[in-house]
Amino acid sequence: MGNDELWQRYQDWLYYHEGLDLYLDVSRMRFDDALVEELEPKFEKAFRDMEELEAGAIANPDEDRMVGHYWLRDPDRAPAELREEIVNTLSDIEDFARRIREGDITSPTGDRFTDILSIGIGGSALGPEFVSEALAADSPPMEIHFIDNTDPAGIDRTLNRLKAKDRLKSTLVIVTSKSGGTPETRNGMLEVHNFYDKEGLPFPRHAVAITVPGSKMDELERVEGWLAEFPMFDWVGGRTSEMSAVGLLSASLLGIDIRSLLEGAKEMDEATRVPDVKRNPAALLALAWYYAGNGKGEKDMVILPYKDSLLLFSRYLQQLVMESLGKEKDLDGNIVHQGIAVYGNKGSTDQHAYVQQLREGVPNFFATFIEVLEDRSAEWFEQNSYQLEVESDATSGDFLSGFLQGTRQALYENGRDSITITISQVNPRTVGALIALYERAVGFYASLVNINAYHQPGVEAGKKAAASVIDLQRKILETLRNTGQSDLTTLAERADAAEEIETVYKIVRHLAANQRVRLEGDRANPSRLQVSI
Ligand SMILES: O=P(O)(O)OC[C@H]1O[C@](O)(CO)[C@@H](O)[C@@H]1O
Repeated sequence: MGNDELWQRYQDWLYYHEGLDLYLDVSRMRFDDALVEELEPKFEKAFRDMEELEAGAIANPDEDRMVGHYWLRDPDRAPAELREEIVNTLSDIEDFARRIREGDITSPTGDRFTDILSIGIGGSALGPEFVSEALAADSPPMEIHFIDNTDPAGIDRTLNRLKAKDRLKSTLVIVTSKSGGTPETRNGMLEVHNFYDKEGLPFPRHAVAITVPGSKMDELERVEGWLAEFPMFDWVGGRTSEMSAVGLLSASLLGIDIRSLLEGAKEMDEATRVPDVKRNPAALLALAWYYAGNGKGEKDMVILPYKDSLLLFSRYLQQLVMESLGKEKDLDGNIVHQGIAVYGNKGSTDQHAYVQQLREGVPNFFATFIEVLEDRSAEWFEQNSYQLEVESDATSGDFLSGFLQGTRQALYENGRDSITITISQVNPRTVGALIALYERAVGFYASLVNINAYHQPGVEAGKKAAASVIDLQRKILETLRNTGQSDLTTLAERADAAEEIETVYKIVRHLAANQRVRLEGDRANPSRLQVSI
């Protein structure tokens, strides 16, 4: 296609939202009118599905749940019985955050809380991590740290860094788990609790819980008398919970304007209710994704924000897209192995990592550029008038923009598709809008390919498998205590795990590395190893 045709295609398919000052350009996705026509009936169903979802239908049939993340930013759309709790939770969050920031609520030593330690995983971490990286000021009212894994060394490093700065006594610990039982989060909470106990600091007076009422963590919070608790709702999925207490509490504590975040999301929601593909940005994204992967995820989604502060958007989208769309069965029970793989970090940095392969290598992807027009913050321009020219008539921001345009063009010329989303600046409204845009696009795409976007059965399988390894480990240790030293094969037999001898070997090797058992013999011949406690 020549430049004139491309310019015409750009204009024909350009979506512009005036209120949000947001552009969506799908012109470099080479779908044709025939596909748009073919998908028309599927989109009509997708629009109907979405309307029913927002009206309170059981849109997550596998878990018999409603899907209500859109209600978080527009409570009037929620079923009447839910509205009050949504509104009250938001004002409770704002009130608590204000009292913490103003020193009305202090730590047990009377110190103002200076730091937030957020313990959570998946949707209970990725949203807060993305939003704090994107929106926290250069010198925010509080510093935030994350424990989002059950890695003892990672937990120790975070705690030791806080201790080294004498900040433990002024740290607010937010433990977030919708289910209240996720092992990684439970482990992180117990490790931090233990560390505080050893430091002689009363953990409960530092701790805040965000969980579904009645969960194990809710029970613990009540028994131990934690500082506060905020509810999670069962009709909000983890990967769509940024606009609930999961994301709003830490954002508010960081001084981020959460009302703008919600407003941006609400404004995008209104835009993505329009039942017309060409006038609906989320439908345009779903169309582009369907075209790129032939409705089967045949191409990966590479997320390339040309803005440092949006670095974690791709990690956030990995869960939102892949945990929603990566499903073995469709809604009719057919085996479909659906999904779209997501990766990326930021431009232009990634041009010095993997863009070489994008430009010339295996064409198994489509790129999504995120362009931010303003090179620096509004505050910067209030204090500065002159930007450094790194070359005549060129600033570093011009180079960033040039790299985006150049990479988009270089990819297109070599037959690689891309989408470009353009916003004026990274602020709570535009971040809220981006989150809402992708939440809706995932929902539309799921309808197009007839899957449930709102459950995660595969993760349960992993959780069960992990639990069985831990159970086997207990049997191994009990066996060793009762029978003393034994070779690996005999140990496996005595632990009724002869069929899982490799797992037994992996367990004892890990235990030995952590001084829990002794392993003697030739490591290259594991079956003859002698194991003892
Ligand atoms: O908030 P919870 O219940 O601890 O779950 C954490 C994460 O684990 C999952 O349930 C499975 O990955 C996610 O959907 C969720 O965000």
